[in-house]
Amino acid sequence: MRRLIRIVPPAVAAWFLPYALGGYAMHVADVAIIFAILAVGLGLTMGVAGQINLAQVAFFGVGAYTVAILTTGAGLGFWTAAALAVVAAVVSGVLTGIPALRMQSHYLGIVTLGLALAFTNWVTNSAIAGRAEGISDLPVPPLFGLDLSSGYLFYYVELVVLAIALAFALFVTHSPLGRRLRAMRDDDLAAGALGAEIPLLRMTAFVLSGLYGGLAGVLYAGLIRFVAPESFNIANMFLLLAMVIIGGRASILGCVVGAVALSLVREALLDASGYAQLGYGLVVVLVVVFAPKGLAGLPEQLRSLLRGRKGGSRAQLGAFRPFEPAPAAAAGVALEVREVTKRFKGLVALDEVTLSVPAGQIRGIVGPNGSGKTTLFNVVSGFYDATAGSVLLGGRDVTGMAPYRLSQLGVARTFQNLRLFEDLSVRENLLLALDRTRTTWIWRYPLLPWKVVAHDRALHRRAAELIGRFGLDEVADAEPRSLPYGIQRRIELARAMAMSPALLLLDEPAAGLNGEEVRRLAEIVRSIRDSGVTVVIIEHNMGLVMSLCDHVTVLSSGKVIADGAPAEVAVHPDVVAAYLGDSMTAPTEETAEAAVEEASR
Ligand SMILES: Nc1ncnc2c1ncn2[C@@H]1O[C@H](COP(=O)(O)OP(=O)(O)OP(=O)(O)O)[C@@H](O)[C@H]1O
Repeated sequence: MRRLIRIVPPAVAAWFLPYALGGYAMHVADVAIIFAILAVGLGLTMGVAGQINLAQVAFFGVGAYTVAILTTGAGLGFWTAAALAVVAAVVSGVLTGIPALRMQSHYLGIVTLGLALAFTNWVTNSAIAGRAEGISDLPVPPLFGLDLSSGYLFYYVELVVLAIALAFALFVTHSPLGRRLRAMRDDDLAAGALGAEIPLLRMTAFVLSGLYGGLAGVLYAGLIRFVAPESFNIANMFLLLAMVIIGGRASILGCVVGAVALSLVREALLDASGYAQLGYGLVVVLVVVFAPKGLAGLPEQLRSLLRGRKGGSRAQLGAFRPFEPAPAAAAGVALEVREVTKRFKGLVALDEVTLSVPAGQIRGIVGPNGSGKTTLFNVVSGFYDATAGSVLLGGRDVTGMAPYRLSQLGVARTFQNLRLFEDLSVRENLLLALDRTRTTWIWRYPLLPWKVVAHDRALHRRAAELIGRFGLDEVADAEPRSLPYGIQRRIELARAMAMSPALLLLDEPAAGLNGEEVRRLAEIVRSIRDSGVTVVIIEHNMGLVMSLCDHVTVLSSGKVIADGAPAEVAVHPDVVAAYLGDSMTAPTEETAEAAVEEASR
């Protein structure tokens, strides 16, 4: 009902707008809608997926020029040419996306800017594109006998396309795909570790960009019926960027508002166009500094300012509800690391490390700072390629596999410096990890959207269950950054378990926790192990290691120096020697005995 109230008034206003406008104003509205569609495409790529794309104006041009060339040169009908134009723009999106597989941020910006310039250069110099004069006399699009040469009637065609484009963009943003795109934007490494296929997601972002650019190009060709290089130049790309940044790049509706607002400002400044670029630049800088989420983010910014004045979060963790124990003890070897060496230029971080973790065990990995523990996790979870040696999961060689492949094979991990997605709520962090579908599943978005909705509902039900189990009800809809450290650690653990892993790698899960929180952590990890998951844990808290782990491996300078039961390892002379001079507390016979006693209780 609330959604309807939000949608109906603007839709009715948009429908009746032509009755209030004169001929020229109607034309301005028609152009504003085209920019709105372009801005939505750019918002999806840059705002939602975080891919810097300065070639959107080129996709727009590919759409418009393809229609122009195919209708005037090849004699095709308008709508056939339009369909081919959208395909051509999507193909341009795919080609532009290829560099994004290798580079990101400003490098990607430079490459896409180069491609956009190459496009304008090409149309300016190519005979088929009419050189600098462009192509004129495009046919009027035929539509059930309506006269679409009238800006008034064409407005309704545009409005329908905008409504569909907007609905699809909102659907994508609020679906599992949108969550993955946003997670990739926030932290592509952590998203990869949760199973997001980063290369495919980056490509998807550029395909969407091409699609929206192509649609806008077709409408432009139908409206103006004339194409020339200056409509697709870099000045227009910057205008488009300003629309998205001012409106709010991560908000699709914000992009539409930004596009409409700047289209109007552009008209108002037509006589002072020399200063207009300067004005846009200034406003963009102000927005980036004072309202990084643009106009769309202002209400939230004000709310959080008020909340900030009232004091920080006092959220409390609820009790953890243990997992159902596995019916039978796990068998076989869960993880085998065979003679793994990892070199960073001259530094040998791992030196022929060999270890074998039986299924259903809690294995501790300890060692002084810099001994290679995290590097070992990074190799096992696919973040680093081993220089030599191999890694086997349940007997299968997985050496060199990408993190998302390993995640699909049942490896989940947490990070030493928490890597929660800060712009996603706690619930969304869990939903992301619960979604085990492959990215190739996305063909369902345009073809079977109701299946996507049903899938998302099922994910929400499972997320609610997990939130309850980990005692996160009170913080479920908060952003992780607003929460105390202890809660964030619990969320990361819940997120890792949302992946239903077979092997869980915990990198210093007790760092920053107080005594009571460490005790609760031990309880949770034991329950995880009892549910049939193999756990490997890097930890500096020796009390926890001794009481929790079934078996401990000690690393020093990248080598395994001891491997055995906690009490044996603690008194191993090499271990004692390795810890001498290290800032952390070495295990002692007393801590070992006390811990073994506690474990047996
Ligand atoms: N990406 C990298 N590039 C260069 N050197 C690295 C890289 N990652 C780790 N190292 C080096 O490898 C060695 C092992 O580091 P690692 O982080 O694995 O140790 P650690 O045992 O986890 O230490 P800590 O207990 O402090 O977390 C260190 O000397 C570190 O500087």
